[in-house]
Amino acid sequence: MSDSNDIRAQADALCDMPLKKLNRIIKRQPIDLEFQDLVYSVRDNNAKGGWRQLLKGINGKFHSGELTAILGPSGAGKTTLLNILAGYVNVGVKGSIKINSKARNLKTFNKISSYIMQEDVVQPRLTVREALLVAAKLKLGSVVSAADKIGVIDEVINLLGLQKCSDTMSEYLSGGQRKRLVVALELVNNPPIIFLDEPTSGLDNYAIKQCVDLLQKITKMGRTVICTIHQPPASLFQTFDQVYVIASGFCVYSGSPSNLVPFLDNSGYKCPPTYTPADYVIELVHSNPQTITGLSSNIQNGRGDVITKQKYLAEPEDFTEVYKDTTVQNVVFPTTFWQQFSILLGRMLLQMSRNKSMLYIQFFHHLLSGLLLGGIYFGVGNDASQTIAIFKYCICVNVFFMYTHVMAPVLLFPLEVKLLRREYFNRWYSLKPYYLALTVASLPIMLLLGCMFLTIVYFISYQPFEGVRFFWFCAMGLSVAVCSQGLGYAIGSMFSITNGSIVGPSTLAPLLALAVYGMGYKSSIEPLMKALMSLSYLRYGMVGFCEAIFRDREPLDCAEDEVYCHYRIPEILMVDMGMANQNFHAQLLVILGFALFFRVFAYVALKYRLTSELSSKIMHVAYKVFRKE
Ligand SMILES: Nc1ncnc2c1ncn2[C@@H]1O[C@H](COP(=O)(O)OP(=O)(O)OP(=O)(O)O)[C@@H](O)[C@H]1O
Repeated sequence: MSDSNDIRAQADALCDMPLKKLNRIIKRQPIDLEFQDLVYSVRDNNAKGGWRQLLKGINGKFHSGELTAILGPSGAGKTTLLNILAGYVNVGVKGSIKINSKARNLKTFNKISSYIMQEDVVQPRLTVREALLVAAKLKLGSVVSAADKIGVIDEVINLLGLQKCSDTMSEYLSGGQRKRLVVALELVNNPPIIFLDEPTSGLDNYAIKQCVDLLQKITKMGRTVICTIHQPPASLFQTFDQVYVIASGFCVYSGSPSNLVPFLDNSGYKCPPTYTPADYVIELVHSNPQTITGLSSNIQNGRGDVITKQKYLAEPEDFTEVYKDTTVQNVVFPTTFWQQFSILLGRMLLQMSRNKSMLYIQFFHHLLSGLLLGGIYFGVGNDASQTIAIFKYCICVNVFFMYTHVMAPVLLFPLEVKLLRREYFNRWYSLKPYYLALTVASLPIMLLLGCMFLTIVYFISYQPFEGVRFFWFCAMGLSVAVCSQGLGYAIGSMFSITNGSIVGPSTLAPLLALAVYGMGYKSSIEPLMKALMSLSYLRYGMVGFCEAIFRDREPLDCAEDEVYCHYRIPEILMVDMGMANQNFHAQLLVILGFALFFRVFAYVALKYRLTSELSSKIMHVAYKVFRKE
């Protein structure tokens, strides 16, 4: 209730507010977007020829200074069309897309357009103002002074009616506020063309009106705003400048909202007075698919606009002007690699420090696990009758680092990928500095808590008071942690949380089995198994921990009443466990090699996941290769 009052109050304030131009923001050229004979096909084994056309030769023109709504029944192809127009999907697309009558140059277009996807995820532990500041730093670069960046943020906050929640953490924003924040984040660099996929989904009618009013305001500053919308409320339908209706991949109407009813009338379909035109056309094409062909041919599949008024605020200029814009000209990103790295690292560390529950959970997990493990193996360190127990203790320490650091990114990273997708596609930063910042940001907590755990288990279990031995024991533990985290990121980059939570443990189980395979069988391990074992980084961890604890040890203490202490000399155990003559430093180096491999693999997987063009291209090539075979 209070939330809806809040929305209402903000909306009233917004209506009273004079329309502000984003005066401090770099001026951009107006953009007209035109597409002709757009066909998009996807692989479908059930379809004729093995391909299914999702868009069937559609045409259209969206103007600057106009708010265009793409309407249609569910599954009509609205998101598909928006993905293609925004440049998010390119492979499998035929036809032409023009910007101000010139063929679209995707690289330049990506720099000047913004795509707000349906998932309106935001950085949870930043206030609205902080989130905007990060966006401004990344998107405006050092060309714009710090004072002007603050000015831009204030203007955007006012424009989008976010004043009252400007100091609220993003995770506590209402659905409508979150959507406005996502729009605000993309507005800071004043993109001349903005795509929004279902910006009104999940909002009540009042919030939808507020959202559409906002889009109108943005549009009237000369931008081209194109959004998909499921079924606009009757009161809002007329507020769009242009509606573009698609059904089953065909365009069945393109033009001003007021002309939809006469168009349907002329095509032989009378809109009953009890219906809104949008509801009627959607129901018509849904209930009677034959109408699609007739309507589509009457509108020439989008070629014949039915527009009564054309009210551009600014005449679109030649697209070559856009290249003269200093922020676009030959600049890949407005900020350098290291600027991006430091801004992103700062954002990650700030959010981590605010995630108190996560910090407490991690702290107590390490503390309690250390006390438990230390307690189980209390005082075994120099006891010759407990050499096997010390060996099991090494396995436990290895397993602790493996599970702790693999499973956390497997479960958490997929959420981060959703956030990353929008920012990366809208060219806030490149993936390399992001990935480096991600790696560096996780290190302090990992190293600190890892050392705490290792100290507890080392000393409670009475391992030798030798600085060098303790150092190598810690080095091995932290290396296994870094390596496991890399594996976790690799899995988290490739799979959703659901799939990752299955893939993670199913990857770890064989790795663990291979790590301990053959222990107690001396040299009787088959060559194939030896080769497989060499693929398990945990095996190197196992050997490394045993080496750190057992190598160059004085004979262990044997109880006076003990007649024979078989493993008094730990090297005998190492021989029995198939770990004789191993080099500790070699184990450490191999683990670090695995860590590097997993990190690079995770980076490539992430790039593949984020770049739909790259993934589609690979799928296309793979399909062609297999088809030939
Ligand atoms: N990559 C793909 N492979 C196969 N089919 C796809 C692919 N992408 C989309 N489709 C199919 O294309 C059709 C159009 O999908 P799209 O998401 O564009 O619909 P939409 O109009 O946005 O629907 P909604 O309003 O429900 O979001 C759907 O039937 C969908 O299943």
